[in-house]
Amino acid sequence: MGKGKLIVIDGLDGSGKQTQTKLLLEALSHTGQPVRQISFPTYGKSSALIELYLSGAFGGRAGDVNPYAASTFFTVDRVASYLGDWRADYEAGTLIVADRYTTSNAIHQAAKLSTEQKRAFFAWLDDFEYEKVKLPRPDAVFFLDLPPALGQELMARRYSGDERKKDVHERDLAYLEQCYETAQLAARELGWQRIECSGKGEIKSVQEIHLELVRRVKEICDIL
Ligand SMILES: Cc1cn([C@H]2C[C@H](O)[C@@H](COP(=O)(O)OP(=O)(O)O)O2)c(=O)[nH]c1=O
Repeated sequence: MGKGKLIVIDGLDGSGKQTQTKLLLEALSHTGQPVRQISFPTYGKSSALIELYLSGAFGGRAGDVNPYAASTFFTVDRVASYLGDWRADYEAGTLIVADRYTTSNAIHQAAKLSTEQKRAFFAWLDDFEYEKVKLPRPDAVFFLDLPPALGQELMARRYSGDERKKDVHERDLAYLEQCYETAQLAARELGWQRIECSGKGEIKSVQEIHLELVRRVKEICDIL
């Protein structure tokens, strides 16, 4: 049985991942190739610890929870989803598009560490999630590059200005700046493809970003 492909779309909160993943799925679904979307966290039974962490039950700031510990909450959720949901499709050859994946730990958890510690964390994360836990390794990772100040604009629209709806990551702009810097390092060192989502201080249009994403996906899969 041939294995499918796994494409990951990641980025900061408010970078438009959900919209872009949906549009990419639509474009891919016209090709006749079996495709499906997955999203993390799953917010199902396996995400109980994630929900406690994000709601502030373990501390009101992201940094209150050790990055290695917090990462494992998300890894467990991914394993449950892989084994219980999409492994069969992946192994049967389906093209899977993931809205966030292990890459989100590289952005949001490594952000809590110094630069040298980030590099050690990336190596640990790669070994833990792909080699030890044996989650599938992505064929490509696309990082939607939108500075947090601009991402905040999109988030404000999503939450209609209600700060209480934000989780412990989203409500801390200084932490999101750290995430952004960490994502730049990860993109460079882990071979992610950066998709510029803004230019001259303005967010690019949804369609412009979509077309760029499709162009890059075409380069790695010959189905579009
Ligand atoms: C999937 C994943 C997410 N995260 C973080 C990124 C986000 O700040 C947060 C919640 O994910 P998010 O996709 O923003 O969920 P929501 O649907 O509630 O907007 O979890 C990690 O730290 N590690 C992970 O592996």
